[in-house]
Amino acid sequence: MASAVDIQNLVKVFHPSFRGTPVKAVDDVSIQIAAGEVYGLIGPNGSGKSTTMKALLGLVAPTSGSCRIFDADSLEVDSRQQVGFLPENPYFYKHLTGAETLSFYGKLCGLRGKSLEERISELLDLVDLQGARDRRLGGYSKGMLQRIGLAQALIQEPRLVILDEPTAGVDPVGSRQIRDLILALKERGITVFLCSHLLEQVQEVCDRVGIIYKGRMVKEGRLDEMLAIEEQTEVLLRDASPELIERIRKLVEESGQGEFLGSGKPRTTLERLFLEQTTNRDDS
Ligand SMILES: Nc1ncnc2c1ncn2[C@@H]1O[C@H](COP(=O)(O)OP(=O)(O)OP(=O)(O)O)[C@@H](O)[C@H]1O
Repeated sequence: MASAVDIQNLVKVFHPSFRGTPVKAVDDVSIQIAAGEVYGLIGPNGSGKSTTMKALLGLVAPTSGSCRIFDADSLEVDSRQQVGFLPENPYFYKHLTGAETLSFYGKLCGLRGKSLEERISELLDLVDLQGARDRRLGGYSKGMLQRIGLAQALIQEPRLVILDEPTAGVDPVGSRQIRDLILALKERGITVFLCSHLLEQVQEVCDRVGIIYKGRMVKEGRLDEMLAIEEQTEVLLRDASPELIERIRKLVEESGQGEFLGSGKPRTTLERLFLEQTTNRDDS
């Protein structure tokens, strides 16, 4: 079966209009994403993430190399039929309501009548904005705007969704909703290609990750393999007394195999702590 994404040796050089040095934004990057995978591209500002995504979408022409989506060249218009895109800073018409916005994009994709109405309703349910369907986007929060953006990207039932910083400027609760949505897309078999600065979120949703630095892919692989510390093994205990831990330490010592490296309380993350303290609290 064809890869959902096949980027081969992509190079993109931007030439300034007047005198000035050309910028090599992407330097020999190759990425393959299988259908149904969630792939995260991470890297510092200006490392070439957006340019790679734009080349894949056919929005910028490669200087060399090629980009294919489900075996169609990105420079061919047809390749975009299977793709939904949420740009880094999506622009919305503020005077339209949530439902009108989706109707507008649905019509651009050729949807009409009852099937359009059903699709809008299904998407508003999916992104949890049914209650705000008749409110103008001018009054939406940043998190709601990103979710309507995601719904817009899904309007024509794409097989591949490309998300450029989907949680930029969104608070942890909103980010978690978007994370859950990405997982819901994965469950439906939709391929997701995203880039983000929020490493913990990337870690939570992605099957594979690529790290890009100054336009070059410096590391790529399956997340579980990349993060495993091969020579260490973790044992988790509940309510272990100091005596029990001491006995385990001695046992390891006497066995003559391996080494007891230490014990301590696992840490939660600041994000989880924040969510525990701010979600579903009874403030009365
Ligand atoms: N249209 C353009 N013309 C000239 N230079 C550009 C253009 N687009 C991007 N660049 C340059 O290419 C490099 C990579 O930019 P890109 O936006 O792809 O990085 P990024 O990793 O997405 O960054 P960020 O995390 O800040 O969004 C940067 O040096 C940027 O200034």
